[in-house]
Amino acid sequence: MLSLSNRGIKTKINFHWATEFTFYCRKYSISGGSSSISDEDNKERMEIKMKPPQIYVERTLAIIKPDAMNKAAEIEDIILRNGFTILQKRKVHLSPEQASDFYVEHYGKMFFPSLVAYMSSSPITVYVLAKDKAISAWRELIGPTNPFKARETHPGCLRDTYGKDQTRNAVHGSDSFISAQREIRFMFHDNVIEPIAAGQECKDYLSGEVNATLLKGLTELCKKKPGDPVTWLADWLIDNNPNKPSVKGPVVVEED
Ligand SMILES: Nc1ncnc2c1ncn2[C@@H]1O[C@H](COP(=O)(O)OP(=O)(O)OP(=O)(O)O)[C@@H](O)[C@H]1O
Repeated sequence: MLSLSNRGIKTKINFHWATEFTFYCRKYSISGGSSSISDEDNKERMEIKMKPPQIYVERTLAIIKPDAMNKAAEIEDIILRNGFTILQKRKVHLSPEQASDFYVEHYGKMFFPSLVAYMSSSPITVYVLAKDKAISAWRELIGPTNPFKARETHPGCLRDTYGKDQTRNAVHGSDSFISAQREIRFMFHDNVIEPIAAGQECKDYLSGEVNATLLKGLTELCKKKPGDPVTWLADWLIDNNPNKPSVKGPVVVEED
């Protein structure tokens, strides 16, 4: 009798830019018996399941509220230093109706009228920010709703630094993926989220045309660790572009 026991070993290799691929390898120990291992066993033994690589980009809506507009440049600097990309930016002055619609989930609460009055009192700046796990990362950076509480529990967060009170708390951040979608559409009517964030067509295009080359480039980048990784990778991609013409050398222009 031949008995196989298996132990699942999961090795995760994380690449920069939130690109990851996961190998599941199975390790077998063979005990007793002398019969030969069947093809089926062999196949199972050699099995390597590989998840296709994925690139995650999450977006969130950020607002610099009226009380912090005089610190907008400073806050924008903090946004960038924390690794967010600013995809879109607008300065808007909400009407009371627009402010009510934006905060409709709080309709009926005691603070609703003062919130609406405050948010429509003067211009605000709205941003679409992108980053891996952008929604939670931005919420973490802004801190709790109440700046006084923020001061105690999250010292140094944006609401601690720039907030004045529970209503005038300097900044806003979407609290979930659904809210982010709604709020981005609310502030940027031309924003198309689906094909970029989650469209199957986009995933197929990336896995068919881009990922294999990009992953090879990232692997080389990790080996070489150049001082300017972005320029190095750009040059590598140009040199290793599978679509580049095979005819090299200067272009000959035929004269009439
Ligand atoms: N108890 C309160 N008193 C006064 N204003 C409040 C109170 N609670 C919330 N607010 C105001 O309403 C906004 C929305 O409240 P919410 O509970 O959604 O907090 P939040 O998600 O931390 O803030 P935001 O939605 O602005 O990011 C707060 O940012 C604040 O300006």
